[in-house]
Parts: sequence; C-alpha cells; structure tokens
Amino acid sequence: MLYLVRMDVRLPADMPPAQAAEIKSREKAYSQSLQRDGRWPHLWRVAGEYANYSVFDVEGHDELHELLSSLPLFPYMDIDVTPLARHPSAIA
Ligand SMILES: O=C(O)C[C@H]1C=CC(=O)O1
Repeated sequence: MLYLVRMDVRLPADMPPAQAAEIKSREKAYSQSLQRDGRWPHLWRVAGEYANYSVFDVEGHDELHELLSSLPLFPYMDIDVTPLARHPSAIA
C-alpha cells in the first residue's frame, strides 16, 4: 500500500545542539536505509518549513506505524498520514 505522509518536526527550543545533531544523524541513516530498500520512495522538503512530504510503500497500516514510530525524530514530530488508493483515470 502507498501512503502520503507529512511530517512536521518540532524540536524543543531548549534541546542542546549536540543532542539535536545526534538525533538528526540517526534519523538520516534510518531514513536512507528505508529509501534504499524501497519502502520510502519519495522524500521531499516542504519549501520554507522544517517539514517533509513522503511516500511510503509498505504492506499496510501496521508496518507503516512500525516504521514511523521507529524514527529517531518520532517523539518530536507531528505526523499526518493519508492512505492512497489507485485513481481510476491513472495511466501509470
Ligand atoms: O528532516 C525531516 O524532514 C525529518 C526527517 C525525515 C527524514 C530525515 O532524514 O529527517
């Protein structure tokens, strides 16, 4: 199943910069492993915001929840999930 996911990152203003950098580094490594194995085929920055739109290609809700809740930034993100169904007029 495909899911469109918006993630808004809200790190606490008082988080020490070294801690923020360490979390972002782990997030990057984890997200790139999911991109490489094909489960996170799109990752786009929302221009001007600390947010992204992503497309996940996973078995279903349970796998998506497992992946999202394992993100190192998960405790600091607002996440909005939209399940995608095939459009009858789509040619691809
Ligand atoms: O920067 C973000 O949008 C949050 C998150 C998503 C992938 C990643 O590496 O960081």
